Amino acid sequence: MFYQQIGRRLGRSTLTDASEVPMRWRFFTTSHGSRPNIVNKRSLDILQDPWFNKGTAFSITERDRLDLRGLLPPIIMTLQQQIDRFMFDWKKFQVSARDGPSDNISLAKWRILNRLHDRNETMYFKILIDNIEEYAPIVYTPTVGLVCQNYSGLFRRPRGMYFSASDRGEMMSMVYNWPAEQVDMIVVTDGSRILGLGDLGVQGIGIPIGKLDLYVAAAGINPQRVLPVMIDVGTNNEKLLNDPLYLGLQQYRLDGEDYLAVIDEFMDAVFTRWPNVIVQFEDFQSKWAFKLLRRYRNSYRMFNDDVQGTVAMAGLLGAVRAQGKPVFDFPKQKIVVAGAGSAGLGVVNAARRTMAKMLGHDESSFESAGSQFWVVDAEGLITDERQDIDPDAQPFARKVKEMDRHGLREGASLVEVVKKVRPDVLLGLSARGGLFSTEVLEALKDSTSTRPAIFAMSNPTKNAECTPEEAFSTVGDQIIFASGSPFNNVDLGNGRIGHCNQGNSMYIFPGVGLGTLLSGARIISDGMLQAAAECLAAFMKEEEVVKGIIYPPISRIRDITPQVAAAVIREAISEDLAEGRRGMDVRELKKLDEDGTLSYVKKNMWNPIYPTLVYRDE
Ligand SMILES: NC(=O)C1=CN([C@@H]2O[C@H](COP(=O)(O)OP(=O)(O)OC[C@H]3O[C@@H](n4cnc5c(N)ncnc54)[C@H](O)[C@@H]3O)[C@@H](O)[C@H]2O)C=CC1
Ligand SMILES: CC(=O)C(=O)O
Ligand SMILES: [Mg+2]
Repeated sequence: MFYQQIGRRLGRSTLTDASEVPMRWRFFTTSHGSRPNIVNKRSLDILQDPWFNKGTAFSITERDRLDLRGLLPPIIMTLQQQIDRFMFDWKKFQVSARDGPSDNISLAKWRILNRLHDRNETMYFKILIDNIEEYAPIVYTPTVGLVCQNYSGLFRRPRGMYFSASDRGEMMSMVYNWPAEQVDMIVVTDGSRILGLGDLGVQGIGIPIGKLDLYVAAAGINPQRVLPVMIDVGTNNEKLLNDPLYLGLQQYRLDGEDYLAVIDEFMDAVFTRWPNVIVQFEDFQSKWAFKLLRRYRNSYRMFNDDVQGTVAMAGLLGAVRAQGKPVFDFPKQKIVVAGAGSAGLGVVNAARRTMAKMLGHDESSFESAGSQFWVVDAEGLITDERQDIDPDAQPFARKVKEMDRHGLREGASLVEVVKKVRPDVLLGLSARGGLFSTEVLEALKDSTSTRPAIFAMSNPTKNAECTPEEAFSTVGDQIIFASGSPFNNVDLGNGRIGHCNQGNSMYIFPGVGLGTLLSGARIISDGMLQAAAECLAAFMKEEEVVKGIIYPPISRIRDITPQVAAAVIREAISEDLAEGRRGMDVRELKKLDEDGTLSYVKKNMWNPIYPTLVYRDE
């Protein structure tokens, strides 16, 4: 009877036994209503076993029975939906591969690396470390952005944990589904602002995975002790809400107290299981980024490198030196910032603090430092006339009366601001590709600086405010240029090179994590982040800086990161935040001089070497 039904669906009336049933239907006939398989595995072991793995098709009861809750994206799919997802990705790849755009080459490279990551972590990280210049743009920006945009299609084997709005009340037990007894580093996102690509919902998991790859490659954090986390509170991205193949919760984002309750529960769960863990918040939309930082930073070991302005700070100091001035001239720099989201405001906050420190560290220094910044957002120059101003932008709103004297007003356009201010630095954290148009760059030619600096910091590549070619060809050969995603240097002719620096937080966060871990600091202070930024700035030699090289090449990331970590440790000690850790209590830590601190750091970095394995029958 059953085979006859299938026969009818296949348009044949004579199908009578199982041998005639095509494979895809046989699966259905044998599994439907039959006895369950006994498995002697649970948790990740089952996901890694191709015989038993069903991926996103595990039901909620199975996920609970087999300790799988949190190890998969929240959606439950049927086999057919899984096949549709696979086929969609397959066809898209086929079509694009024929057309040959470079995006697909980088995605294909990502797939190859990802499969290696799933098979053999030691080999994966050895390859990544030894070829970081070639592979960082694949596992990190820009390709990671493309990976997140296509994640529902690319997803194969899960990596990391997923906590969703439907897991409220369950997180404390779910966290024990993660197999590692010790976790040192968590990178968490809620997917609400992935690079400059906006709300990508659950697909944002690619970012914590990519950042943690750099923690291992640059800082030597043990890959068995890192945990990428996605907190899925829904998405406001209409395309994803209507996409039948999307892997996340198809509901609008939680907001207000409901949202905070989920994040609170997550923080409570992970710090209960791993009290010494460090949590890096990543790519949270500006609406929540500062609020969450303020909420947790005094009670948990956490930070948010996106909004604490460190990497740009290091570049700003480098730019002063490249202009041939002493670094203490930094408080005289006129800085126009395009973008008043958490990244832009994070930079102006950090830069203002640094200027104030150089000027004397008192309230009046802080006040006067504020007048070095002009912040422009989508509505133009921010002044005290702005209606409903974001409280975090308020301290940087220019006084309209003062602006009048410069011929500027509330909402003045970026080009007007650049024309009137004639800044030393034009910094873009707007997520708007091409924002530094020819007109804006032309205006920068009148900068009062002999070497104006252009920071096109938005990621990924297509979101950069301008390309280095545009900057050098319009403003002139003498400029300093940095971008968030990698670009090639520019050939200026006659053997001269226009250096394109990569100004990316990857030079900071791995060292902050490693330094915090090895110092056992209770919390992560502004001073520790400032120490990291100053260490990065000082890393560059005078002869490099005069050539316009203000950030190291990525090939040196594993040299610079231990130094950043050592600077973080020493600052944690000086602020009395260090509590030491197993094998190095705080008294011993305090006895180390600079070199001793650096060798302590290096000794504690994981290296990709195969360990000898021994089997023991318990
Ligand atoms: N290079 C690096 O290490 C880092 C780069 N970023 C990048 O910074 C960018 C911004 O991040 P968030 O602040 O979180 O984003 P956001 O979306 O919160 O802020 C964007 C800001 O740009 C402004 N904006 C939009 N259009 C504009 C226009 N036409 N003119 C002037 N301003 C305009 C918006 O009003 C808003 O203030 C992202 O692309 C991100 O990838 C973030 C952190 C580190
Ligand atoms: C680099 C980075 O963290 C960002 O673009 O958000
Ligand atoms: Mg980020």
